Amino acid sequence: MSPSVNLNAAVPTAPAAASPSTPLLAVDTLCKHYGGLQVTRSVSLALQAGDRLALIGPNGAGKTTLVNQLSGVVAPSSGRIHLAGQDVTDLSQAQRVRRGLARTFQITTLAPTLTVAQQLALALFEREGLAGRWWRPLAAYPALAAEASALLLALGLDALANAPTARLAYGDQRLVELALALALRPRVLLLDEPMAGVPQAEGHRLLAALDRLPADMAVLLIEHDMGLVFRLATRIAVLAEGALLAEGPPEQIRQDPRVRAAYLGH
Ligand SMILES: Nc1ncnc2c1ncn2[C@@H]1O[C@H](COP(=O)(O)OP(=O)(O)OP(=O)(O)O)[C@@H](O)[C@H]1O
Repeated sequence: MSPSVNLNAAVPTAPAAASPSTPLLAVDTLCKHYGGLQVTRSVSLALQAGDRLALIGPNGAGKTTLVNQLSGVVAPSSGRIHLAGQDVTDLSQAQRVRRGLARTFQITTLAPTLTVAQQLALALFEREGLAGRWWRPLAAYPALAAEASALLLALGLDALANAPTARLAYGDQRLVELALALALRPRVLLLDEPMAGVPQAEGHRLLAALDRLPADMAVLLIEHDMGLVFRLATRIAVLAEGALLAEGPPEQIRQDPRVRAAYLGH
């Protein structure tokens, strides 16, 4: 990543909430069950601007299901979700994106034949409500073209702009996914295991980008890699069997005997 370009400048986030004390994301007693299986049990969380909250927990604890409810993939059974003070519980994924919530997925969701620049152009068109003009070159929109260039440069993807995504190393594909989410200018970014499956040798640009996400963005990160969790997180929330077992600063969570017993080990 070029030291002269930073993500704070390349990704201006959407305007902040009306009141600075209103959380950017507030989750209130969220519950989800599938028949008799309780997957989310009365989870409440709040994220402020600048928060880096890692959601950890054993396999099957309900992390992905929780994030799926936040992004609108899965409807909660009960409870409410607020984005910057607005109730979004009944809104679609696209409507939540327009209100400032973006996510990356655990599984690569890129179109393999499109180039990095084309994928980014589609995301920018979508954000600007220009999706019907996808056939026009991005160059027809100079401000968007400049934004795309700045984002690619800031992420260290500029040299790969014209490469089809299928030809990229896996770590770079995950970085493109992050670029697409950032192109939506989220206030709240949900990251589902961003480094999963990325070989160490391919991960440095992605890791640098995660370290340098815009300072005023609220980030919720699902991650199994405790090295990454303790590197990035300002707070950690631990899920066990669908319920919030503990939440707090990393050192407090590291010392929590219940967390050690449930997940971290010794
Ligand atoms: N659509 C569904 N129907 C029924 N059960 C489901 C459904 N989706 C998830 N579950 C169940 O909910 C539980 C939580 O799954 P989830 O994938 O959210 O856990 P997780 O913490 O993300 O796990 P991992 O760390 O392995 O990704 C599991 O028991 C899973 O089988």
